[in-house]
Amino acid sequence: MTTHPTSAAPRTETWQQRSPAVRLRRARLSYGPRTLWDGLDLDVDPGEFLAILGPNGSGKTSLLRVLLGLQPLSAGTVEIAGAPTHRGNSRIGYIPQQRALEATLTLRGNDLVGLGLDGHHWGIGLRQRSERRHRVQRALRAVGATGYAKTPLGLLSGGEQQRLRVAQALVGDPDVLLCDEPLLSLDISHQRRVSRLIAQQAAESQAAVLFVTHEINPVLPLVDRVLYLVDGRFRIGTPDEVMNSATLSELYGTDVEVARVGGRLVVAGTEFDSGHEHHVHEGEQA
Ligand SMILES: Nc1ncnc2c1ncn2[C@@H]1O[C@H](COP(=O)(O)OP(=O)(O)OP(=O)(O)O)[C@@H](O)[C@H]1O
Repeated sequence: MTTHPTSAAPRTETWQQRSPAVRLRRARLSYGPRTLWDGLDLDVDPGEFLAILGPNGSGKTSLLRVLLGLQPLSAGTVEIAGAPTHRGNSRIGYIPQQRALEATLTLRGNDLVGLGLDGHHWGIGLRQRSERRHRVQRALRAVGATGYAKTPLGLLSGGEQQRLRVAQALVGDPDVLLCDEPLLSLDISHQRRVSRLIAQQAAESQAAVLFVTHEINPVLPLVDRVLYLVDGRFRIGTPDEVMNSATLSELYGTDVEVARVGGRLVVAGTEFDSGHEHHVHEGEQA
């Protein structure tokens, strides 16, 4: 291991100077004969917001599972903050795809959020316990969940549960934030609140955000680059470079029209089902 002359500098400064937050090289993922993606070279910098788009089954969630160390690559390498990734990586905050929690679940919100700190090294002294409590409270406040933090999770609505998952992902101050359609089931005001929180985490803590979504418009102003996966092919670039008729037509292998309407993207192509369109939702504000 290299020794650094500025050993007093925070740990994060050291790796951020050296490495991207996420690095994939010649990455391939196949399940049996089916290859989801191949030759994927991707660096995501600290503080960068990357949207991951693509139709159902194109391998977006699988990519997050690779980064989480839950799914080995078929070829190539993956690093998080300059080191090979592994299960239970405390540098990663993860907001999973929305699933309703068991109606009988008696765990409470503040316990769920506290679990987000369990991969971290906490002492058992009073001061550490109080710091831990303070962090959990702060995360609950940030998502507006203080009022129901002591209610059993099984009694909460899908949107309330989702806000707690966001707090759980943020509480450990992660270097990489993996978000799998985190806005589903949230109303417009909480979509905005959660998007803002995620962007804030990227800006203040220099966390890299990888944000899987079918709906780019709610996050379009926050997005630095897009990774668009379709049927084994992909494109990486700024929203303007990727989200245009020529690029998406080539990627889908069929005519796709992309238009900007009032600052939002509308994507229309004959092969799309509704899940693949970046719809303009009524009542959504810019
Ligand atoms: N462990 C596995 N073994 C075999 N096939 C798998 C496995 N995990 C996922 N798949 C398949 O790989 C494909 C990609 O799945 P993935 O969940 O990554 O897609 P996605 O792009 O996130 O889709 P969606 O938009 O529907 O969430 C799917 O066809 C899925 O059935």
